[in-house]
Amino acid sequence: MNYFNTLPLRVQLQQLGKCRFMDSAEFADGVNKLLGKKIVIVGCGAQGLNQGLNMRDSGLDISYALRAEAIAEKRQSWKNASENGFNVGTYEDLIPTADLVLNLTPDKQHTAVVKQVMPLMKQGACLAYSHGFNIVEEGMQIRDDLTVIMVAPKCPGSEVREEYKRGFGVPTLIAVHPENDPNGDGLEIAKAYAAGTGGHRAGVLESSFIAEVKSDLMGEQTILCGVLQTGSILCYNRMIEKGVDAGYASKLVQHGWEVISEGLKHGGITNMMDRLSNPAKLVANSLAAELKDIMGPLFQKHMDDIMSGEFSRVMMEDWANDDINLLTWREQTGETAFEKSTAGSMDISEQEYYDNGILMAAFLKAGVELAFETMTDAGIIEESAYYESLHETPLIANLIGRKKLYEMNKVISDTAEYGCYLFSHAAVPLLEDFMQKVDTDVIGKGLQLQDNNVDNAELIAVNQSIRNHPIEIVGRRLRSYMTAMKKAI
Ligand SMILES: NC(=O)C1=CN([C@@H]2O[C@H](COP(=O)(O)OP(=O)(O)OC[C@H]3O[C@@H](n4cnc5c(N)ncnc54)[C@H](OP(=O)(O)O)[C@@H]3O)[C@@H](O)[C@H]2O)C=CC1
Ligand SMILES: CC[C@](O)(C(C)=O)C(=O)O
Ligand SMILES: [Mg+2]
Ligand SMILES: [Mg+2]
Repeated sequence: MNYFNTLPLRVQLQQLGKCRFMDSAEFADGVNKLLGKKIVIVGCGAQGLNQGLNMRDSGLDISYALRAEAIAEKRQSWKNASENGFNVGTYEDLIPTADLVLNLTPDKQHTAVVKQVMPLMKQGACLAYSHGFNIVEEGMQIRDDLTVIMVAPKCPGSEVREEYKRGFGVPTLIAVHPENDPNGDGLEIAKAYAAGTGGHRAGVLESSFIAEVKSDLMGEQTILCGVLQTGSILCYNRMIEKGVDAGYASKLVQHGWEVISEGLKHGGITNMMDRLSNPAKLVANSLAAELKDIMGPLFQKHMDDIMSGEFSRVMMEDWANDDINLLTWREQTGETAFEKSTAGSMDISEQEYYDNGILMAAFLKAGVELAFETMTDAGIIEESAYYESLHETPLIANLIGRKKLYEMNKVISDTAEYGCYLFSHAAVPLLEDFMQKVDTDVIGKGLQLQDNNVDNAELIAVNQSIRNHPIEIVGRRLRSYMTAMKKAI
């Protein structure tokens, strides 16, 4: 049963709005609360392996409980754990002595995994998630004596590790399930767990299972994965129709997202748009406005379906139907012209990605702003909406840079992959007429103007509207905290 839908509106609103940016002083105890405790991670995939590596490097005692078949068949999860020198065992071997069990298996498996793990857990232990779908959307009931917490990195697993190795971390949401905090120390455990992953160095939001689930689903379906997939397919196809060299088009799209969104990472939408020439900025701004008009209702539909539980109901139907939609969409994505293309060996300078990728900058601006606006309209707090849109976009773009859409969809969770396909299957046809009007001046070849003259008044008005968008205001503040914390290390 959908837990969120069982709550009175008053509690729904209070939980959705729960979001407090924690002070770094609150992490002064680091991992102490978990030192000497037995931590067992169930599953050794994208999050499981990388969180475990970080936590072990932070001095914690980590082992992996895998299903017996995975051990017997020496599956990838077994290789991940044992080749990295971790102790690996079955649930029966490891769960009964665990103080903290991290359930880092795919969301689809959570009910089955928790039903197997829970009876083995010792009295008073703690169960942790990195995404609250099982609790919020499936209403999983956890034994009364167990504490239930969430530590959700706002980032793919691979980057959780990379940032830690750089001496930093990734922004993280932590929460305690209000139904399961029997000893009143859930928050202390979650803080120590977040410190173990390095998340406290980048910024931690004390939030709720509900706010995490509703915002995470929205971010991944729309800007983070859905818009990047949609934009990749459309931009590549249009360049081919317009006679742009296929190798160039492939490279521009594959690497353009990460290069252009690097501008977002450093200085938000303002900086990304400032990297364009003045005439290109005005063009990108008006393309973004058109994209927002066209895609706005689709963003709202995704948010509404996530809030009502319709999205999770339909996805769970697919789970029960052997993932037929997920697998069909995955195969179709592999067959798209962009995915089958090969990037050319030509050099494309950083500036050229901006100059010839004006439409990609417009997709990023439209997608980030729409995701932020739609989430905050639905009651998600601005800080959380910022992490789920602008902050995480460059991290996902890096995955496309590595191995196109395949890599992105492999590294993200199955839940995110399903939502990404759902969005892009609706968005690609929706943007068909818009794409017919765009030419190589905005994607592929650049404006190629003789001079960069613009009207001052128009430029000032556009600059002001970009800089004063609420995501830019909260973004400037959050990025300043991150810089401050980085220096403190
Ligand atoms: N992917 C990401 O970057 C992010 C994920 N999350 C959340 O983290 C959690 C883990 O996701 P993710 O890391 O993507 O998961 P993965 O798909 O990478 O997890 C694979 C692991 O789960 C195990 N597993 C699969 N099915 C079962 C099962 N039925 N019983 C027991 N173990 C099973 C696999 O073992 P085996 O070898 O036995 O198949 C493998 O070890 C999810 O809640 C997700 O929403 C949160 C933020 C980002
Ligand atoms: C963006 C997708 C994600 O939510 C994530 C990497 O944060 C996921 O579920 O994989
Ligand atoms: Mg996420
Ligand atoms: Mg997710």
